[in-house]
Amino acid sequence: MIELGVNIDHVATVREARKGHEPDPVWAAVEAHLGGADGITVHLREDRRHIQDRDVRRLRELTHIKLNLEMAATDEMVGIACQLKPEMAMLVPEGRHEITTEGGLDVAGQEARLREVVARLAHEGIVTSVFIDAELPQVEAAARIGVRVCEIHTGPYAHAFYSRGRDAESPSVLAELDKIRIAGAAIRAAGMRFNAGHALNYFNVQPVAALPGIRELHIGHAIVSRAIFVGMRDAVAEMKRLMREAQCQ
Ligand SMILES: CC(=O)[C@@H](O)[C@H](O)COP(=O)(O)O
Ligand SMILES: NCC(=O)COP(=O)(O)O
Repeated sequence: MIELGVNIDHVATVREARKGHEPDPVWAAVEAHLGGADGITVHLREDRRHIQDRDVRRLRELTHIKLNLEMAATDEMVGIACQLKPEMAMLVPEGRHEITTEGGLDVAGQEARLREVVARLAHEGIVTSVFIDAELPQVEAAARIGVRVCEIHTGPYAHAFYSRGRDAESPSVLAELDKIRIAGAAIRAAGMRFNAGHALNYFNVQPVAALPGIRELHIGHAIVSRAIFVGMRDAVAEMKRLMREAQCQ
């Protein structure tokens, strides 16, 4: 059954608006867990624009749910991950001026460096994932550096979905979905786990959740946005319902 990793970065975005103490990401993680989340994702960015070091420490100490730490492949972040020991660490690209993650990690262009990072994390028992575009050379490079999980960047699919008036049947949306499907088949053929995420929401999630062999979706901004109106528990439960429904179709 497909799993849902809830990214709670933007709970911390609200808190950082006042540099205060609420809303508390730990509370959000517990509520997400009670709503049916299978894991929690946080992106500890180099610029600490939302999630803070104390957040990841408190999440590890105070919650009992699978933790996926998104991080740049820097010595600083590897050191934090090796101390924190999340169940999974996902290597993502970071740009200081980006509003959110803009593209996948260029694994093919930095294999030697990333192979070393993956080995250091694996030595600590941490499963490593890479956030990549739906491109076969990136999948092949991920397999070569020894990662166990690939998360396919669903941003282009989500963008096409909205630019074509939320029409899941439009040729450009179907073309993006097919790229994800093909990348997913290559990921599974290489013996890696096929995950996906970025800009998925209640309107565009089901075609991705229905893809053959998809294991986990990482969704954050849309769930936190819905939680403002209905609460985190119900926002997560609704997303899980949509994902399960898609897999049964
Ligand atoms: C990799 C990905 O798509 C997100 O998890 C990413 O962390 C979004 O970055 P922000 O949470 O800073 O928007
Ligand atoms: N890796 C994707 C993720 O964790 C959530 O991304 P988004 O749903 O906040 O765009």
